[in-house]
Amino acid sequence: MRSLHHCPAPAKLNLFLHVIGRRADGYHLLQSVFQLIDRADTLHFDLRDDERIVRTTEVPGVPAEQDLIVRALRLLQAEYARRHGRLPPGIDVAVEKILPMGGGLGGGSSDAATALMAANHLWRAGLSQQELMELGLPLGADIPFFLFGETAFAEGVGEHLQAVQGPDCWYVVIEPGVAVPTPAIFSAPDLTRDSKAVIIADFSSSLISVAKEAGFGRNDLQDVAERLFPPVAEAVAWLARYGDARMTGSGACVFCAFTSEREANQVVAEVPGRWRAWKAQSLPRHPMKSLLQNQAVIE
Ligand SMILES: C[C@@](CO)(OP(=O)(O)O)[C@H](O)COP(=O)(O)OP(=O)(O)OC[C@H]1O[C@@H](n2ccc(N)nc2=O)[C@H](O)[C@@H]1O
Ligand SMILES: Nc1ncnc2c1ncn2[C@@H]1O[C@H](COP(=O)(O)OP(=O)(O)O)[C@@H](O)[C@H]1O
Repeated sequence: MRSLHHCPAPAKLNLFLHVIGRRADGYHLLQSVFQLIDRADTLHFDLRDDERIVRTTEVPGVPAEQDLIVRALRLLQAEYARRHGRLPPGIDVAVEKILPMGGGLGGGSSDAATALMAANHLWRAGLSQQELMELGLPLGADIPFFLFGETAFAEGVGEHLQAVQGPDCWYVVIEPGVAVPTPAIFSAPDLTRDSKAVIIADFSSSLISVAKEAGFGRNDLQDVAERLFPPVAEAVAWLARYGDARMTGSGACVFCAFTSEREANQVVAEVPGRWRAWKAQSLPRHPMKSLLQNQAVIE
């Protein structure tokens, strides 16, 4: 088996995101529910005859050497070499990107997680899910979640994950047209850093009945993002006419949940032309898991 084509790297939404403290190294301690949705980048992998990791497509603004996909594959290649005493073959990777960067949708982290799952399979490297999560964490706090691959209550900086039942619904997502750099949000002096820690029982019932009702909690990063990036505030204000509109992650994207696809379609049709907007359905499980199990992506 030399190729895995059409591998999805789905986006995530943070249904809520609370900042409850800070680690000694300055990283912020979070509590969040991560939800996968069915809007995705698409990756293609082909084994090479040499040992190089080569990105074969351009990603505007992201040189190949900095791409989380390339960095993740090199980490796994080195780990393989440590375990087996030789390097596995190199990989050509092609990326079709549709997820906006600096969107809070975790696109780069999801690309990296899909690459780790695909390469672990192609190389028969044999790392467990937990081992892949530990390998990916230093590259990005969202990577462990994508490898975990189920709706999750996340704690720490995102590395402590517990599966929860997410809502079965449709989301309308607005891209406000700005890229929000995560460091700018976390370094803001006025960021809320002392939200009270919650326990799962506090929010599980409101998640199950979410739909158009107000969801649980809030996004503590939103006030700062709205202040620094006014288009975020405008998109939240517009979408809030239809329900509980929130920002995901450190922004910039804004979302609102709906019970039916029809409602979501209606709202997307009304979004002002200055913003890109789309609907997406909640995904209970990462699509790579069943694809790899059924070997449906193998060509
Ligand atoms: C906020 C979240 C929520 O899902 O997502 P995104 O908006 O990126 O999707 C993540 O925790 C984003 O984590 P991660 O993707 O690792 O953040 P990076 O861009 O590497 O972090 C940039 C900088 O933000 C600060 N940072 C980041 C995460 C965190 N929990 N505390 C922090 O203080 C650190 O100073 C770090 O150097
Ligand atoms: N494959 C990749 N796709 C997107 N961004 C990447 C990738 N590799 C590295 N990056 C870097 O990560 C940054 C954050 O991108 P992304 O994960 O898409 O947004 P967010 O963390 O806001 O959800 C980008 O601005 C880019 O510099």
